[in-house]
Amino acid sequence: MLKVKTISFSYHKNKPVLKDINFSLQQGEHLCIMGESGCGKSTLLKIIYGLLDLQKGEIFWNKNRVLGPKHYLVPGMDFFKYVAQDFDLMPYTSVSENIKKFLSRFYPKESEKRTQELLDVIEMTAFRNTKVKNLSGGQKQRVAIARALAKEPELLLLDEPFGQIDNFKKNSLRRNLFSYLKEKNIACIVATHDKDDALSFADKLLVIRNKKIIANATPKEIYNAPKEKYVASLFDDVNEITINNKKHLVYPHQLKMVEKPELKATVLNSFFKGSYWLVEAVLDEQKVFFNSSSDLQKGEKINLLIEL
Ligand SMILES: Nc1ncnc2c1ncn2[C@@H]1O[C@H](COP(=O)(O)OP(=O)(O)OP(=O)(O)O)[C@@H](O)[C@H]1O
Repeated sequence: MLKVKTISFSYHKNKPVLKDINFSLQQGEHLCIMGESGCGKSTLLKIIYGLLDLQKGEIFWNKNRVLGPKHYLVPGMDFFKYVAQDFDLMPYTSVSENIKKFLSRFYPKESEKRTQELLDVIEMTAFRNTKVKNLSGGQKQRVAIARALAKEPELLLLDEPFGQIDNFKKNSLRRNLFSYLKEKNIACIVATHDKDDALSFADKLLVIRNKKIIANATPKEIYNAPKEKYVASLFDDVNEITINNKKHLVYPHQLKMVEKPELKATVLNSFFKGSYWLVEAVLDEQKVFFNSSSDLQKGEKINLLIEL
């Protein structure tokens, strides 16, 4: 179990990046960390891995205390693996050699089997003999993930793991990777901007704002009852609508177009989204977004209803 106990960190004196962060994670659990760019997600991953020295607080993995570079010649805890945004691969060797680097040379058969298993997870079997320098950014990212899994860690730390991977590959890769981690009971912490990493695959979600954790619950709980616009905005184009002096946080799909006169609005713009249109409208001088099954024209008068 990971226990992060009231940790605070700053790169420069008097400029804290994280303050009094507390949370825990069970073996095999999957946690996502979300928050705006620069809120400290990568810093938190580096601290947990042991790449930075804490100013305050403690971190434990079971009974082992996680300590930073002041305490170790080679920083980074043995039972964790960390995949940074810059991958750190060996460019002049092949994909399979990069994965094998962390497997024992004394067990070539097992090493080969494990390499093949991981090539399947990242869907890169066809590239096993390709030199890493000839891969795209997204392919390198996938190799970095496989390499981190070569020697099964107890906790895997991933920083924007699918940031450079196209949508088509991203979905199947997510399914492969996260079911593989569950199967092997490997805990995982993912720093991400992508709501799909959290909504479909995380057991828990942490949201960071202004150096603090402002939400810590299941993704479903946070999505369904966001405490503030900042949190809801991580998932969608959220509307903050004031009606009779009361503020409502409403996702576009919760605002329905109806026949009977409800909330009167005028269409400003309509954006094609594939299976629906995202319509921008003005309602009582407030800009709102809602989903529509048909295209609407600028200036069209409509009635909206909030359906929470
Ligand atoms: N090595 C460093 N030295 C000094 N300041 C740093 C360093 N690394 C990050 N920072 C600062 O610390 C803050 C948190 O950065 P961090 O990279 O952890 O944010 P993030 O949430 O991961 O951002 P992003 O989503 O853009 O990757 C930022 O203000 C950043 O400028």
